[in-house]
Amino acid sequence: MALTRFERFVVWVLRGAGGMLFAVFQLLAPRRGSERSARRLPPITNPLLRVPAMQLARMIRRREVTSVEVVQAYIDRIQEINPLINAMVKDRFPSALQEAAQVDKLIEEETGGEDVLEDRLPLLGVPFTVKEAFTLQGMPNSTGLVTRRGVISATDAPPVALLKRAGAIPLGVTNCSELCMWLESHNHLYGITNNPYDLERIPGGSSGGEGSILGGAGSVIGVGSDVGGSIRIPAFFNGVFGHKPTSGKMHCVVSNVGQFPPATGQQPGFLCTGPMCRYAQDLVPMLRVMGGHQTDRLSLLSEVDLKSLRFFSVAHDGGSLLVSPVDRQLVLAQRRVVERLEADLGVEVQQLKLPQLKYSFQIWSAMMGAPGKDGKQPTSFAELMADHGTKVWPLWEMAKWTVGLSKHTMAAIGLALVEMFQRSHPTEFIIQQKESLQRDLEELLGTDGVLLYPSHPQLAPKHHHPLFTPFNFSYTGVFNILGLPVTQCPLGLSTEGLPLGLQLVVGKQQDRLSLATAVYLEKAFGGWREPGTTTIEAT
Ligand SMILES: CCCCCCCC/C=C\CCCCCCCC(N)=O
Repeated sequence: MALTRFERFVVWVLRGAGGMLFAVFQLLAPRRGSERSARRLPPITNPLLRVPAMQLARMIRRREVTSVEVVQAYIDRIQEINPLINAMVKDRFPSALQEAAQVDKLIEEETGGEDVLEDRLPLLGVPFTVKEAFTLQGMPNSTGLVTRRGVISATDAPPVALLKRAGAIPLGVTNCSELCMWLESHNHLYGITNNPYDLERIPGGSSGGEGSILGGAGSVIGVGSDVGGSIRIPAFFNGVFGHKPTSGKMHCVVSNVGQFPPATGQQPGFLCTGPMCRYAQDLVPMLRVMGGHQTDRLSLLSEVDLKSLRFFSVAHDGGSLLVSPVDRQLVLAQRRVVERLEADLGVEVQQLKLPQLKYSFQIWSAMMGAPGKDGKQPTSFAELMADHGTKVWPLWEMAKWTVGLSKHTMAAIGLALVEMFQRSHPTEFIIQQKESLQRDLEELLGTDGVLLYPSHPQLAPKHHHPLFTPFNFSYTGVFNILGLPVTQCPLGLSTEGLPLGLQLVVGKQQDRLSLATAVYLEKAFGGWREPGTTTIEAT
């Protein structure tokens, strides 16, 4: 049996207490809505901001536009929107403009023709942004820890270096959750990041700065990381694409080196670095650049015949007591995808239930806390908060927080507190659930299956609300533990003008299937929409 009667009772008590706390929070929360939600992102005026990255690269190579013009267009947009969204936390605009001028000079002098440049430097002259948790030479790398203020990267993380080597130009680094472990991108070093579709709402986490700047058209491609949904949740909440590649110690596609905090215990098998972008066609080229030769085994360039694929749809996690029910607009959006696939491709989408998904949170948290093959426990969250000092004391931090003296967010303190009660080894029951889910999904998906699954049970929540629904991320987290590749795909906007979306899950090393499905769904549902100016379709 999964939960004893007593455990179920504890869950209900916790939910009741959470509900009451939420009611008090709602009563006391400052009413700044009128001012903040009335403010909207200014419309896009420069058409260069609506061009996919690979197309920009082609235009730059062909001298239809200069790299300086493109980089300047993005700098102007960031300067316009960042005061509203607080997504970019440190820029390198003067250096980016200098590098763009060098690119234009190189193209001017190149005699080998366009093909030579395309082959050697596929992203030549195209700007990109990087989550601050990655090292980017000369930029801060604090991951939201006040004690890491002043840590400046001397080198580039391998995926960042590969993007630079492909000719892309970094514009700066973007905000994330404290230690990359929350749904909201908030910390006491850089403050809170807002969702470009509604400034009162969260952009998600932990790559929330990336999600927000991409959604707001302040960037076209960016680098994120994901150990529980940190690429997919912000991609979903900000209406852009994101891909968590195949993971696992044997299968890692994009290097995880050069990010803080490093993964320990079994976590290196769950953590993924991957692309985030506004246009689906940029996913494959970005992944190929970021993964280098590791992507050869994914056959990313081979043609995918969508009509020959098998599609499955799972509507929800089977009713976990800890997780919110799936929003009706998301249910409808998923249904529309099923109808469209059946009508356009002539396939039959099979509706399924996977009962083990009910234990997604327990599977994720047990495996994240499990010792590695060497028997060593992963570094505790409380130790990470102290940045390799001793440890923070969660109760003491909580007391300091109540009087405004803690350097940590409530979410980080809460996580350190919960960790104190966590078992050091997963229970037999949870291991069984995980293994049976892994078996069922691998059998089901094989080398030609695509599973449609909600990205998150709710649309982008209001700021701080995830404190009352902390387990909702398990819709994404479970796939990190299973090592399956997942593409996050936008599906238009809700009645409130918030992004709708869906996860596309495929078998290990079959990344090309979900990536190709995302390109199809972008055509069918319109992909990324400009915040504030789009027609709303959900009913
Ligand atoms: C103050 C409330 C704290 C309650 C904590 C309840 C436990 C929830 C556990 C973990 C939440 C982690 C959220 C992770 C989100 C994505 C992480 C990632 N880097 O991919």
